[in-house]
Amino acid sequence: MAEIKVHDKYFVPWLSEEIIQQRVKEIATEINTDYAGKKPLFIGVLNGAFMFASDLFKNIHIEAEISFIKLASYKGTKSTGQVITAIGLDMDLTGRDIIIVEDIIDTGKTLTEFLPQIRNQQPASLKIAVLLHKPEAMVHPIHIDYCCFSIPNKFVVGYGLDYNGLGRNISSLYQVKE
Ligand SMILES: O=P(O)(O)OC[C@H]1O[C@H](OP(=O)(O)OP(=O)(O)O)[C@H](O)[C@@H]1O
Ligand code: HPA
Repeated sequence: MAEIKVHDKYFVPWLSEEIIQQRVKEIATEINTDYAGKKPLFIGVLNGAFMFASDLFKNIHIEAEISFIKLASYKGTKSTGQVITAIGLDMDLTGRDIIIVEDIIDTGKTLTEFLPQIRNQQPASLKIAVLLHKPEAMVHPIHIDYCCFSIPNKFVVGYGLDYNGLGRNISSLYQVKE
């Protein structure tokens, strides 16, 4: 696979569609086992998580529900440090088993700001499933329960993740070329 250009930056192939799909299935299998007999509520964080949430949820074979919220803080390749809730939660989480579904935990800022809103509603349990995690970039430490890939601290696009709005529709992942 060749490099691609998104806006002004070049990106090189990083994780293939096959590798991603295989790993998403493994994580779904773990969740199916851990939540057997329960009815978890998955909460996907838009926009970036739409593709991961969809593929993960297709591989969940126990009873489960899904809903979405929309949070945003990135402009270009940098966090603005301000997390905006563009679409909020419209469900009662009291006593529910919640699984937050994120495409990426980078600095940890987004979830650090959002998780108290969930905890306030007193769910029975709260876990986090994430496609990508950048351990070196983590400023606000967050415990991740289900992580598909730990990756280097480089900007990535594809599989739902964007650079200034573009690149989300690529079914594999690309890493910025330096
Ligand atoms: O751990 P952090 O440094 O906070 O970064 C992670 C967040 O950044 C991305 O969202 P973004 O603000 O780009 O919005 P988007 O999902 O609409 O692309 C991603 O979807 C996470 O929500
Ligand atoms: O590496 C990234 N790529 C796209 N969006 C992001 N949001 C946080 N980190 C990233």
